Amino acid sequence: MAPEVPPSDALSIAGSGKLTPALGSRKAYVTFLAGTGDYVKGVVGLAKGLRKVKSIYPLVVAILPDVPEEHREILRSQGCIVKEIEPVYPPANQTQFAMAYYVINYSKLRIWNFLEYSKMVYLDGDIQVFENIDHLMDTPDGYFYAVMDCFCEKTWSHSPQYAVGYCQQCPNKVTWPAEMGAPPPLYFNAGMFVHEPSKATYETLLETLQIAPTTPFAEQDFLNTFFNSIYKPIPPIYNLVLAMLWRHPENIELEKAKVVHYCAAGSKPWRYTGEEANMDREDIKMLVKKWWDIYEDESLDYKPEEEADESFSKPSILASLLEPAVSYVPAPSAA
Ligand SMILES: O=c1ccn([C@@H]2O[C@H](COP(=O)(O)OP(=O)(O)O)[C@@H](O)[C@H]2O)c(=O)[nH]1
Ligand SMILES: OC[C@H]1O[C@H](O[C@@H]2[C@@H](O)[C@H](O)[C@@H](O)[C@H](O)[C@@H]2O)[C@H](O)[C@@H](O)[C@H]1O
Ligand SMILES: [Mn+2]
Repeated sequence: MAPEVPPSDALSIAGSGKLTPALGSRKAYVTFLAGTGDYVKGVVGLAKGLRKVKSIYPLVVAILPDVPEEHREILRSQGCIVKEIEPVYPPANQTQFAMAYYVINYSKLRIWNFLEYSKMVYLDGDIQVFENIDHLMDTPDGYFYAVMDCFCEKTWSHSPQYAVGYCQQCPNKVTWPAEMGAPPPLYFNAGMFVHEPSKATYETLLETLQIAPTTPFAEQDFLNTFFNSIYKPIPPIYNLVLAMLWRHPENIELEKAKVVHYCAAGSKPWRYTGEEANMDREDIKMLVKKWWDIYEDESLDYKPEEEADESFSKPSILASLLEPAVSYVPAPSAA
């Protein structure tokens, strides 16, 4: 079993919560898009998936300048809020990033400067949301919520964990050698996290980046170090890193996964061929089809007229404006 994840009371919010409409709420989902390639399909799929689960929050897309106007228009036509950001580069370095393109992922740091929002859930463009996770927007402030990663894939072959066969997902299977000091601190996958934009945090992030060593998992390593003291692990149902299916099946209940992260090599649905390792698994084929079913579902396309009507006439929203706070079923506890 995974190490005892401290019960994240954040996810078992008692009935004090209320259904707060997105109208004017300073909360949103945010993703990141760079380049002229096909990740735009991932973002369109994410936008449609959030609509399918009836999220009440918008999807902001932080785009680098190289994203073509045609792709920007596609995103706007799907109801996304498109915000161009300047790239963020790490200091000059000789680092062998686990994937060469990871260097662009430092630009994710710009989302801490989206000060019109007080709370955001970041989702990679290769993520799909299959069940509503809006309750994450109501987690107590002051923590960095994310799901623990796995160290078993070859992408970790540079690391001491991989060298000794240690993984935080099963810390008792191969225990951390005492002669190597304390085991590594809990480490999250940076494809999904809950964060609070703040000028102070943003400026400290950028300043710290310029003096921090660059490492193979680029901004993911950097964010893990930066937020280590307030990192609060949340259950894998909020970011199913696909490798968990074959590396730690004992920690996964696939049917309960609310969020699936297509990060394993060969698993990006819009590029899927089934040829890479593990890509011929029945669960992978099922998850790729689930992604395509949403992507190709025209009923999930953004319809401004319908959304405008809905947002003002939706009984639940009007009710919450007119009636005392409606408590909602607490999210499943982390335990
Ligand atoms: O060419 C690219 C590469 C990455 N990304 C964005 O950066 C995120 C992180 O990259 P990726 O998901 O490929 O990393 P992984 O989670 O697979 O390691 C992607 O999900 C996209 O949102 C992008 O827009 N264009
Ligand atoms: O730039 C570094 C990236 O690092 C992470 O991806 C990795 C990581 O999860 C490894 O543990 C897996 O082995 C690997 O497959 C996967 O690609 C994030 O998903 C991504 O958003 C981004 O931060
Ligand atoms: Mn990803």
